[in-house]
Amino acid sequence: MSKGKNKNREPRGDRSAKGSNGHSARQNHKRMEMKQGGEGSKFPVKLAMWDFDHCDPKRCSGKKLERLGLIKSLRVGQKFQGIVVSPNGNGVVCPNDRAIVEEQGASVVECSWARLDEVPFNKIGGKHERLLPYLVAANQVNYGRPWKLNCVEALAACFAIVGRMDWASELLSHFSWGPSFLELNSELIEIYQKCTDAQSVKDAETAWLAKIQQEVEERKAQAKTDDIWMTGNVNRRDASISESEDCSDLVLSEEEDSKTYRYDSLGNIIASESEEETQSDTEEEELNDRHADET
Ligand SMILES: C[S@@+](CC[C@H](N)C(=O)[O-])C[C@H]1O[C@@H](n2cnc3c(N)ncnc32)[C@H](O)[C@@H]1O
Repeated sequence: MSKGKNKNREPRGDRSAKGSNGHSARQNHKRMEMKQGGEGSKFPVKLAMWDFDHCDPKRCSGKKLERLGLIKSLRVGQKFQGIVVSPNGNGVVCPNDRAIVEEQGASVVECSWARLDEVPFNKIGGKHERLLPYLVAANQVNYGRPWKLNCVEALAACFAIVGRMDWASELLSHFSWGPSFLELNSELIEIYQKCTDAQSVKDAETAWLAKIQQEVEERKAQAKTDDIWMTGNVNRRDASISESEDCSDLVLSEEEDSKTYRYDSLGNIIASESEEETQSDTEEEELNDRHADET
């Protein structure tokens, strides 16, 4: 039986459960789905993608969304009214995009990152093409990599930034690693959600990048300090002690430890005058001994 013939039939269940518009609850639910996610969509808002078949269908998140009936494929030449999350975007997704997302949905470009130059960006897209700000991938292929998200992460990121965490979570729930995307980026997502326009998201991104850069510098400096504590101060090490010797040999005597040293510009210890005298006395004695041996 065709869909059309079935269109105005009441469901077999409770015929008395009709809404104020005279349709059954089930019919009204179906009408809401069609209004929001588009015909046949199982998602509350329209999801779409241009699929260039670059990826392994088993690993491709866009294809999986399609198999689940959550996303619609668009042809080259077709434009999309909602937010187009795209490497070709100008400006980033921001909370001010919420109304567009809620009314028109979101789309992505399913292609390989390595083959972006083959994508005819002039024949796809729409009025609201956007980049995503700094976020880190949690998928198994690119785990930990910033910016290069897969399609489901990109859509979820768009929903999360505009404050639709419910849609972000729902979409990601179809992937075993999915929920970890929101966990991994939770702090940053909260920061972006507090922004307004694209510029404020860019500013938040810049501040975040400066913060993580500073943390990297601090960790490097800390690692250097830890290294010195681990190996001991090389300037104080007795040159006669080899690397392979037991660490307990590096413990300095109290007398040695209380000495103050002077260093040259290369960090070598400069022998004190008394030490120089002792050294030359020893050299003289050695020479005398050798002379005595020879004679
Ligand atoms: C290049 S495809 C790779 C898809 C991958 N093969 C998969 O399994 O989903 C990822 C798409 O997500 C969107 N996307 C991901 N990260 C993005 C970012 N930082 N800015 C803009 N769009 C992004 C774009 O639509 C992009 O084309």
